[in-house]
Amino acid sequence: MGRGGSRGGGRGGRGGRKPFRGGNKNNFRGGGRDNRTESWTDIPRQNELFESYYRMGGFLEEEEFEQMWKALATDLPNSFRFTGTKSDALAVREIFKERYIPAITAMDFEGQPVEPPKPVEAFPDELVWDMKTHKKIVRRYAPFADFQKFLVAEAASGNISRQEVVSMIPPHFLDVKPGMVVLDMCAAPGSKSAQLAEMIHGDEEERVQKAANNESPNTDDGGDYSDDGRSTGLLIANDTDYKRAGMLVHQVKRLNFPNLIVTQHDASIFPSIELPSTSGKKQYLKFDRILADVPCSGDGTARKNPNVWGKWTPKDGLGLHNLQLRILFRGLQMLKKGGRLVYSTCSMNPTENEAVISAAIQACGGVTKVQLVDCSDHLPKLKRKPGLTKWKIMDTSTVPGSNEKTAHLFTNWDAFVKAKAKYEKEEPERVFSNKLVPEVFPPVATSEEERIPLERCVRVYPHLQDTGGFFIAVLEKLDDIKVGQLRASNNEAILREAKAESESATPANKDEMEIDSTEQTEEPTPAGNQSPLKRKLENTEDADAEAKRTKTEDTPAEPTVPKTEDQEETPAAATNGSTPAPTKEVVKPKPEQQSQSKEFFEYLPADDPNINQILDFFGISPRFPRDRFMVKNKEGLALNKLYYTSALAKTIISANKHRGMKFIHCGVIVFVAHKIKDKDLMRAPWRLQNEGIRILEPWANNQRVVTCTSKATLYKLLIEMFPKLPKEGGHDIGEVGDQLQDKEIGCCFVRIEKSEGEDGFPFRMVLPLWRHPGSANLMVDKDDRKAMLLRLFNEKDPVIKNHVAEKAKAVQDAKDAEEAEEAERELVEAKEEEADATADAGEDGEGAAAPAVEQA
Ligand SMILES: C[S@@+](CC[C@H](N)C(=O)[O-])C[C@H]1O[C@@H](n2cnc3c(N)ncnc32)[C@H](O)[C@@H]1O
Repeated sequence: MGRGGSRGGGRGGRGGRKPFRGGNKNNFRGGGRDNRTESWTDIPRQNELFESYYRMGGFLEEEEFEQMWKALATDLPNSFRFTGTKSDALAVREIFKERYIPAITAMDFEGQPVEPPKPVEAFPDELVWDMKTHKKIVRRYAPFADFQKFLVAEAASGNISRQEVVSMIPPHFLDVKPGMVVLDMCAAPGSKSAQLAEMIHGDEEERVQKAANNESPNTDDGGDYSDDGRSTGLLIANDTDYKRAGMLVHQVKRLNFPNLIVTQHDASIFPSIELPSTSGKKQYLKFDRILADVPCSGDGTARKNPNVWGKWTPKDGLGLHNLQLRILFRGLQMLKKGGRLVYSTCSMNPTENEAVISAAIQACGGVTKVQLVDCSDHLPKLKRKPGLTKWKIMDTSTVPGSNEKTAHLFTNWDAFVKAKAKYEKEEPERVFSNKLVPEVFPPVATSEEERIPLERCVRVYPHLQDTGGFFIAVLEKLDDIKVGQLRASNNEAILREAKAESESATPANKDEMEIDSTEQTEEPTPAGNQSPLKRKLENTEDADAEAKRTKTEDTPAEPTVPKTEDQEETPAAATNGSTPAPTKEVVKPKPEQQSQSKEFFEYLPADDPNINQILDFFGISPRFPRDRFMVKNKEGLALNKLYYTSALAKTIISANKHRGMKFIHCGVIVFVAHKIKDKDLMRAPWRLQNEGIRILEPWANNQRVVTCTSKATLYKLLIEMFPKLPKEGGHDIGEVGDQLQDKEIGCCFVRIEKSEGEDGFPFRMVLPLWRHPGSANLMVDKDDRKAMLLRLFNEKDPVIKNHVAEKAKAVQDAKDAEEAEEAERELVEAKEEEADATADAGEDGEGAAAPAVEQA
């Protein structure tokens, strides 16, 4: 039955609809470009359709809804996370606490004391912090300058990740152990990938250190350390978007993690990864853990994303449901039996959340195949709400030519079908969005055993702990999933909708919109919300909201990718009638769907003479694997850079690079060819690289290692680029200089152990240094030097001396001065010639002087 008086029992034309009042004219800006020039703080944080859906959809009790809505309209706190190995992260956190918290606490802003950053209670070890002061103020207000400099330097060094609090939750729920094989299906820009990589890495350096010293790694964290303490795990981080995949590579490169591969594929048809097999039967990689942080409408990001307020429509969520379902289903296919998948969105819309979870579980064969995990014991201090078991769906309809758009709320598919049938009789010209499919409604279980416990999903609302809105569900695969075919309706709906949208584009500026609650429900709508709403709108061009983090149509066609194993093993006809199938709607390739430029990943043989010469020069133990070095040129030659990857990364790259897989990044640079004049003096003209130095260092004997034990020495090495180090005679670089006296020309490891006290080092460091015939140089670039000087010595604007560059500049300046003098001389001569020529011309009547002056 129609609810309350909304549509009324009998309706004629548009009778029964009441005005949608009190709207802000800037709402429903429609699609197209966001050309606003107001600052974010000036943008009205109102959108009545958005508000009506969340108010009337029955998601929160009225009082709590008000709190949530109020929080959603305020600025998001500024949050960040200390990253890396736990001991390094804790050390940087301590520096931050000692140096910046007191300074910020003493500050005023516009006459008010500034609230200092506080640890976010939901996360362990005080590694996650937030502060109320908006990041724009921190960036621009002078008293924050030191703190801002610290944040920027540490973020660039990878010790801090400036990440939204809610976005840090999914990796925690995934429960990753160091040896696990993990897939991040939609990974760009990569903040969660970084967390996952940290988890796979675990405390690898300490374990390797022990293994190299022939001690047992002695850990009970459940990891597999059969590879001399190294993590045998792997992270594959994937994103389909060309530009965002580029950002992802940039982000993950800083992790210097050899157990990581970046791919660029549509996650809903992610290719199966072949493994070498001795049995003759094809074997494919299955994942222990998968993160599906899918593209979504992003309405939970309204606190930081102004577009949500301007452009929210119910179509955003409805249009993404199918893509989200297909990505999740593909993820579940690729999961190991007993493996865990976390599905997450930054949307609060059940269409994109509970509806996707229930449709995927049903598509897999129900709760005996895939179960929703109760994760109340994960991040127990995280304030959360249970997943929804009932919800309403909003859809819109239009009458072509009338500039009118009506919004409707339905509680189930039947209500929608009936309402539509009624409209077809009474107002046949009315067109519905065609995005609605049965799967977006709450599932109806025929028995308690079949019921999907959607309340186990996790909803984080903005008011609970002052964050954005977020949704997380943890799924465990209990049994193998048979492959079938998606109900075609989902995909046809998208196609039909795309067509309908292009055919019935509404003219801008004159539109009407109504909300009509057509439903079959026992719950009455709260009295205050029963009126159907209608309003005149400005600028209602109905295009995609920019707030969408992706569009349905963005699904790229990938004709060249290898088939999924299931496609290979199972004929398409073998169907259980429920498997999501790919949409075929994409015709036009867009720039963002292009591939990253082709990278070559060629491994050098274990007996490569270059590798053996280099490792011997650096005194690397024969226990260090020699068959995992890679080069990135087609010919597979050790020309310029040598990369190291984990064993599993090598296996996967080698077995799949010719199968059409788009690998766009793998490997950590460990050695770079050193092209300088004193090459003849060296046995190994290769230098260690900051990125990969910690992979090698535990395995190095003392041949090329020097230890730095005093802060004064490190300071000298950082502040000066080529401190003098004559073979005989004095130097100014303490114990490091003394040890270097005996070392032959070339690169060395500088080892700095963690130590207590005033002159101690807060964490362990290993840095590359080049020993020249008359000087030494830490091979750390200027920005990293500055970051280290700030972190360790609180030097805010250090001037880094470089006497070699100064000398070169002096030589160049002298040369320039000489050239300038020469030019001056020529000019004078030319002028004299000109004067002579003019004088001559005066005598014989010819003007021949001008060119001579020009030449000068
Ligand atoms: C919510 S964002 C991911 C954020 C990321 N997990 C992080 O923490 O930094 C969703 C991502 O999905 C990507 N995407 C959209 N459609 C996709 C598809 N079919 N396959 C894989 N990635 C897709 C988008 O490019 C976008 O980067």
